[in-house]
Amino acid sequence: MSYGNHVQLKVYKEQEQAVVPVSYEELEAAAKEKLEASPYYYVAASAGAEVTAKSNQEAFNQWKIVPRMLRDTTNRDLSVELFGQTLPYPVLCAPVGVQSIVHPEGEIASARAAASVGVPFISSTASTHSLEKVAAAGEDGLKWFQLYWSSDREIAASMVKRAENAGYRAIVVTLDTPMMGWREKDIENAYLPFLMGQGIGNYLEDPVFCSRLAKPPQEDLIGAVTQWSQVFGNPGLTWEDLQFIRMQTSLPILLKGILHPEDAKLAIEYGMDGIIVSNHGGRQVDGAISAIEALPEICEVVNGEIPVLMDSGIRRGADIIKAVALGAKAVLVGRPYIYGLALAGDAGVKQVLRNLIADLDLTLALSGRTSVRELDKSLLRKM
Ligand SMILES: Cc1cc2nc3c(=O)[nH]c(=O)nc-3n(C[C@H](O)[C@H](O)[C@H](O)COP(=O)(O)O)c2cc1C
Ligand SMILES: O=C(O)C(=O)c1ccccc1
Repeated sequence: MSYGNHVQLKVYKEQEQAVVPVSYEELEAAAKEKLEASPYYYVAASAGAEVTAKSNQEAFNQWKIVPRMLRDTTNRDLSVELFGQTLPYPVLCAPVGVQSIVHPEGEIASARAAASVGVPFISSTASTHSLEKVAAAGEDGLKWFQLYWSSDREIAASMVKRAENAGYRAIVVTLDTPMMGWREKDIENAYLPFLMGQGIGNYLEDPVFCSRLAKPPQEDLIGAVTQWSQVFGNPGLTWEDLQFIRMQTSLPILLKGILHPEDAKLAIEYGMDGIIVSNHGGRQVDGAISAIEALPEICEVVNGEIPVLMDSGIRRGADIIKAVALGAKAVLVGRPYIYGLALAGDAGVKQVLRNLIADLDLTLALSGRTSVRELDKSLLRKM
């Protein structure tokens, strides 16, 4: 029996204990059914008319896979090298804050599930649980830390130091969210999780953040939340400021939220180690270019100098194949694993990730390829 059939059998077997739907659309519908409206829409909705969010998925359809035949795909290798580490698959869990709004265990469950599948977990600054607890839950799995660069740079420095001490292996600096985008559903629902003290747990355990408070958070949560809202974002940042973060750590630094090729060039110029092409899942600038449309031009200017990753709209194996063929080293997944978490905690996250990886593996083989490293534009036609 070929390896392909073996993968299929395993997936079919797992369905006997299915805890989440297999299709992304049904997964989202099931999460909608289960969650209260406000947290559901906080996750699912995007900025403005959601044109960018929709095009993140639709733009993948402009690219068609043209499979090759008779190429012995018995043995396949999905692994990729990044910053001296081998990832078993070109897939990471995107940083997602406030995960306790969908499940009490939040990031703890997600990090545990990701580690068990071999998928690196990127922990958000805005996590419900402290970055130390998330790191412990992720056990020996690979972890990166995502930094929201506070307007108080000593807080940013403290977060980076804590992450380094807790065993995170890279810092992802998110650039596209110095403030929240125009998210109509959240405005209608008057819902911002962190304003209710949800999701600032990681800040509340930061010694520098706490030193800025007049009273300890246990005595004055409102005061802590007010302070958080003042320091969360920093619209004043410029390229020159990146030097400050560089001086805090020897870990690789990636910039997340790059969409313009000129910014990709600047990232290299300013000594960054990687970039993540992303429009934040359409949650920030409605009308922005979709991530998969932005990717080829960016990979062209980067020309292999630093790794380019991408996120926003990855839903199935074929999406990953297309992103990698267009030059991404790996992709990040956001909402799919959050819906898995909402429905079934760590078991849900695990199943969503395993399904995605099995789909990737089968689609690779059926396209006539044996390694994600051999994927290039020759696999695709633009229609
Ligand atoms: C509920 C939610 C919270 C998010 N929180 C963060 C965050 O704290 N930091 C960050 O860099 N990106 C955050 N993102 C963006 C994701 O990292 C990622 O860019 C996006 O979800 C990818 O798109 P996808 O959901 O279509 O896969 C968040 C996304 C969602 C849906
Ligand atoms: O909602 C988001 O997209 C996001 O990035 C975020 C920012 C701060 C706290 C929680 C999530």
